[in-house]
Amino acid sequence: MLVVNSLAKSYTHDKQSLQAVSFKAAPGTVTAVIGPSGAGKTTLLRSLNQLISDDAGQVLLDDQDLRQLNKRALQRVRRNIGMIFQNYNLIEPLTVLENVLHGCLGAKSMISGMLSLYTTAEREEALALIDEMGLSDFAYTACRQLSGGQKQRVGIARALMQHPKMLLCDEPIASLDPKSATLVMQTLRQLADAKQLIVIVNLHQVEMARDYADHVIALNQGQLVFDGTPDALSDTQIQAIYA
Ligand SMILES: Nc1ncnc2c1ncn2[C@@H]1O[C@H](COP(=O)(O)OP(=O)(O)OP(=O)(O)O)[C@@H](O)[C@H]1O
Repeated sequence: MLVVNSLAKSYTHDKQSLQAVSFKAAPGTVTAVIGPSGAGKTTLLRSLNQLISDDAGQVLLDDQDLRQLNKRALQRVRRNIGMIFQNYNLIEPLTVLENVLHGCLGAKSMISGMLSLYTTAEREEALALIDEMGLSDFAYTACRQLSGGQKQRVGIARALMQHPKMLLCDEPIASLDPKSATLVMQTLRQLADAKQLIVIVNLHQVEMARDYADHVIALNQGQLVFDGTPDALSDTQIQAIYA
């Protein structure tokens, strides 16, 4: 379970990018974070795994407050948190398999990681995930030859190599055509259900939030202005969120 309590962040003294944001997200659910540009969506997502340090509040993942952990303990917990990025963050000249295997680097010794020494079990798991993402024909293809939708599914497979409890997805479909975007959202939905993941996804497309999320939170100028189910999100509320 993810429990966020009164999370606050200011990058500069004159402006709060997150103002006392609180919400909960359960395993097996997709939470969509919506709101206009500059509302604080990326700041919130990056605070959830402490990629940026926030100023106040709590981020409890299974009752453990990530804000209270020392560097080493935080690194351990981060292995349970997968990240999906708008621009995929793949190593383009490397193959799909190599990129997916990079997902287990955090759990390997420095030497094994540097020498890319992977076990047979890790390779088999990576190939199974590539298959699960519908990319088995591309396992040995360089990522630069893939479409955006395929690259994003490589990014998801790489995150799954970490055996995450939680997936943080920062605008994962912003660069994709509608068909690829739908496939990525369907994949995230299925993963939440099948693997009981906590999926948090920043979205610009309210329709996608309505179609795939269990829970929507909306930010405007760093404040939580909506927290509820997609059904409860009326057109009037959407207008107010984006006002
Ligand atoms: N490194 C930074 N230094 C100073 N201000 C920042 C920094 N990063 C973000 N901000 C400010 O914090 C606020 C929230 O930004 P954030 O990127 O979280 O919004 P967002 O909702 O993700 O926007 P977008 O949808 O455009 O990606 C904005 O006003 C932004 O200018």
